[in-house]
Amino acid sequence: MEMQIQQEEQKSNAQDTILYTFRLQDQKGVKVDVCLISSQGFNSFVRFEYQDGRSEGIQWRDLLGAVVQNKKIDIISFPKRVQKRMFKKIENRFKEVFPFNTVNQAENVEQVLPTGEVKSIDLQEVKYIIQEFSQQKETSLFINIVSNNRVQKELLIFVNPHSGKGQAQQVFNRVKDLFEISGHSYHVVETLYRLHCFDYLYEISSEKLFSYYGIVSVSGDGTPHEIVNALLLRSDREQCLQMPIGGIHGGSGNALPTTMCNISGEYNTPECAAFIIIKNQTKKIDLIEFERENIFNKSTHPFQLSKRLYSFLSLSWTFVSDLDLGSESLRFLGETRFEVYGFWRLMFLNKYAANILFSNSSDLNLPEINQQISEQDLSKYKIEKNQLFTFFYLSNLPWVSEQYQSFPLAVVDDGLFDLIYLTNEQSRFQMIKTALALDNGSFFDKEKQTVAKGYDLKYQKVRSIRIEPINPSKSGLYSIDGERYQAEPLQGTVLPKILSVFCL
Ligand SMILES: Nc1ncnc2c1ncn2[C@@H]1O[C@H](COP(=O)(O)OP(=O)(O)OP(=O)(O)O)[C@@H](O)[C@H]1O
Repeated sequence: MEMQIQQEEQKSNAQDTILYTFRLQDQKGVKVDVCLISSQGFNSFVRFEYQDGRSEGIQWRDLLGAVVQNKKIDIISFPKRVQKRMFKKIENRFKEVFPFNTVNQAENVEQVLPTGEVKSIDLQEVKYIIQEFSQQKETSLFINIVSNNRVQKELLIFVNPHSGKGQAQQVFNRVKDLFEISGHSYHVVETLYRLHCFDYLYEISSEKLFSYYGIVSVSGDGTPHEIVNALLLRSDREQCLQMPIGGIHGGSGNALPTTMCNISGEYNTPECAAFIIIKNQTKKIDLIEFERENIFNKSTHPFQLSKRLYSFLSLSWTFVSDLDLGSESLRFLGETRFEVYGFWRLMFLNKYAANILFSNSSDLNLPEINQQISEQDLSKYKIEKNQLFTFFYLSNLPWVSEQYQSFPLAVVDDGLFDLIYLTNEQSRFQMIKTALALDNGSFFDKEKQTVAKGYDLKYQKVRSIRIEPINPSKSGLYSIDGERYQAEPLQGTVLPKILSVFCL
């Protein structure tokens, strides 16, 4: 009996609430009620109820927006589809258009109120409400926005023509109408030189910056690296950290959009990355704050003068940074450059001597980089003293590039970065085996959350780390978020859940 009551209760909770109903006419002249519906669990959708008895619907998640032209309104959904073209299978989101006219070619649309009364409403208003509806997950929020404050959502979008194979502008052209359909306006800045994106965001007034709703980069990972650093080095950084950032695949690595697509359960495409941004849902992820001992003192640039440096993605050194940065001249090959150059690098392996210490404890705080760590604290760190490193990789994101899920155990908001490394103590065979498993991180046992059997890889979750190359001038380069930095004494502490990113 109790069970039956519970079931009844669940049933009534699951009832749909019709929020808005507009009366339109389809292409054949059949009247249709377009109902914006919220069901339990904020799972909204649009239902088309035709007067000839048919009905169909669009899930909230798939609803893109609406376009109005000459008393006609197209309601557009953007569902996931798998298309077969020749021998290729294409997995992406594709637009589906539901075209409607106003009833009797009227200027306005009929809104059917819950009481059954009919109210006249402007077509542009209908478009606006559908666009808002496509973005608001919570019904209460949706109702507020429709009735009260209308904030124009303008995005600041950086397009880096230098990224990857130089295709970022073409990629942006592929997705820009998605922003328009969903009611987002945008201001595009094409980056003209190295660090242009940093300069733009570092110098812009607070008033102008916060007039934007979020910041997007159509690029690789170097441009979001500049975005993050510019925002965190500004005096108004606390407010900056409220601004979500998003990436769309325009470079060769694209770890940021790849990770966000995967976490959001989307296909890994520029269309899906843009779709995530359009949906206006956000998540806070970790960053690492590095402190450098030496700054690039010949420069007057604020970024190169800063002792603080922020990373959302990774720091690689030894084999991995050699691979990432040494293969720059093969950029025209796209992502294949890593495979081609990797084989060559494995044959001529660099080994760099360093002292490294790290900890996953949140109770330990590193002193300034040029200061000694107290004896008492030192004993609490894991230390690798005077070791020859052949492989060293620290990452926050599971996907370090589009094809490489090298850190399947990394969690973007656990307050920890994942560190893997090998020293001279491990055999060259182990080194090759590890390098060959970088694409899918199969050196990890995902179930046991440890290093897989047969691998001699060192793995630690890290909250703070100090790296001291013994001979910095002969220690190659660090690749931080894919950007080159001289390998020099450096220490970092994770800032948990601090960066807002677009994510479903
Ligand atoms: N017009 C430009 N000319 C030269 N360099 C530029 C220009 N615009 C931006 N840059 C620089 O391009 C560098 C690389 O950018 P980005 O990381 O976005 O692309 P990528 O290196 O191809 O991608 P990935 O990091 O994913 O491999 C950044 O350091 C940025 O400062």
